[in-house]
Amino acid sequence: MWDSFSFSESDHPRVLITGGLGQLGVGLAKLLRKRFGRNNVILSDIRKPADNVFYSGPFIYTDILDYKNLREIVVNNRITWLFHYSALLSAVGEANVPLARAVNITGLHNVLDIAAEHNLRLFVPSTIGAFGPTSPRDPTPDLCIQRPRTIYGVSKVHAELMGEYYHYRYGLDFRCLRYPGIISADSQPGGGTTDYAVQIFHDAIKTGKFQCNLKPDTRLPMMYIDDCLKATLEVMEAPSETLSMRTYNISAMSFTPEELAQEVQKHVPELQVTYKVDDVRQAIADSWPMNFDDRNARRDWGWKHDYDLPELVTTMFNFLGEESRS
Ligand SMILES: NC(=O)C1=CN([C@@H]2O[C@H](COP(=O)(O)OP(=O)(O)OC[C@H]3O[C@@H](n4cnc5c(N)ncnc54)[C@H](O)[C@@H]3O)[C@@H](O)[C@H]2O)C=CC1
Ligand SMILES: CC(=O)[C@H](N)C(=O)O
Repeated sequence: MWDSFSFSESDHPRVLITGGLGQLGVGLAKLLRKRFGRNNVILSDIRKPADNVFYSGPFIYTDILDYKNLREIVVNNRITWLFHYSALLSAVGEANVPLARAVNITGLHNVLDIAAEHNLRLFVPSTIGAFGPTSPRDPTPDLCIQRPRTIYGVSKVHAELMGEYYHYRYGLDFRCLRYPGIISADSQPGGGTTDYAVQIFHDAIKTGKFQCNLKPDTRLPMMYIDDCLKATLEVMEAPSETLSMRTYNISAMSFTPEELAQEVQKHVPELQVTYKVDDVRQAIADSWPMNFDDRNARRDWGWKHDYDLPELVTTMFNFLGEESRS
């Protein structure tokens, strides 16, 4: 099918993205296709893609819980790099623990075994949610106590440890970044604790009213999607010998709902913000890092963010404003 790539494209990695139809996967595919060629990057998920996604490059059905199906896709498409994005996020994970355990833990086992068997370079994202109430929260370093209290966090600590174990035991080229809450304009978050920081922009434009499900002073690390995807590509391209670790924190900014609302009100002064706390999300947020220490990423492979809070808010309104005018 999409094996008819051009000669120059054959020098590039052959990429598979699992769980690619969520908040982050489509943007990642776009970035990787620009770099490695359209046909060298296969987006996959268990959901049906929108027309614009389907026609923008190769898409294939892949259920990470189906080991044989996943292995067949890796073999038939001669995959060399795998970005494993499938997951249930923190809030939806608490609402369906058995499914989160299956997707986030059993699914990861399938991915690890196939990656090790076929000598893939494997990226698995972790999260600020891999820390818990007994971790130092301000700031949170790469190496410290990790006792998360969500199935999401537990599964991500498991992924970090299993990936590192496969690296040291079997030589798997495993790379992992702990993402903050990611903010994007053209894709919706999939059921996390940081989702409010995306919703506020849509509500500010549509209704001028926003009801926040976290307390006004809840401080969490956040990042604009372009920085997140840039870091992901950079760590995958970094020479192996520059990586003193296999799991890194990355950071860009940290803010509270109140601080975000104030910045948003510079663009939409009439925005009214009210607070109706969701107890599950609040308890999760209260156990997560407030500030993230990413000095090791900056030192080892030159990580540097481009977007701070004012830049993020301006970029979001530029994008959403253009969209609502078109
Ligand atoms: N968006 C964020 O703020 C952050 C995301 N991350 C991580 O980045 C990765 C991508 O996140 P998002 O795109 O936001 O997630 P998302 O929840 O928006 O998308 C996850 C995708 O996984 C797919 N999926 C579920 N079960 C599957 C299965 N059995 N087989 C294949 N695919 C399946 C879903 O259909 C969905 O499209 C996740 O691993 C997440 O933990 C980490 C920290 C922050
Ligand atoms: C920070 C994350 O991992 C995610 N956005 C969530 O809130 O669950």
